Amino acid sequence: MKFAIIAHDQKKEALVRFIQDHLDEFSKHTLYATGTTGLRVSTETGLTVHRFKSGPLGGDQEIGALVANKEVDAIFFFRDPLTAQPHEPDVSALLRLSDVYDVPLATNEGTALAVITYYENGGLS
Ligand SMILES: O=C(CO)COP(=O)(O)O
Repeated sequence: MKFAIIAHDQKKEALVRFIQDHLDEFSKHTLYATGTTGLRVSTETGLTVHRFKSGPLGGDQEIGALVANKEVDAIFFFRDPLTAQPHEPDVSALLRLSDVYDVPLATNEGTALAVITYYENGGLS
């Protein structure tokens, strides 16, 4: 499967910890990330991560293009609901495309746990 992983700055620590807690599962999948998130995750987990531009510089849109081309199976996007983002329109566009293409999208750790548990239990198989 192909997973997109993204975190706003205040949530990067939580995403890295989450991936470390589920390292076996994440290591089975192809990972795409926005720039800074991808750098942190690859450095701190040792996983291979395909990195795009940083979110504010177009990374969310690049991941959106993957979604539109049906190249993403699930998105883990740890959003910061308490900080205004200069690229909020890009974030909204990515969320919209996940709805257009029915791609599971976890925007917080609780939902992320539900989604990764699904894959850990074999997904649809
Ligand atoms: O801003 C982001 C998502 O909207 C994340 O981008 P970075 O991973 O480059 O910090």
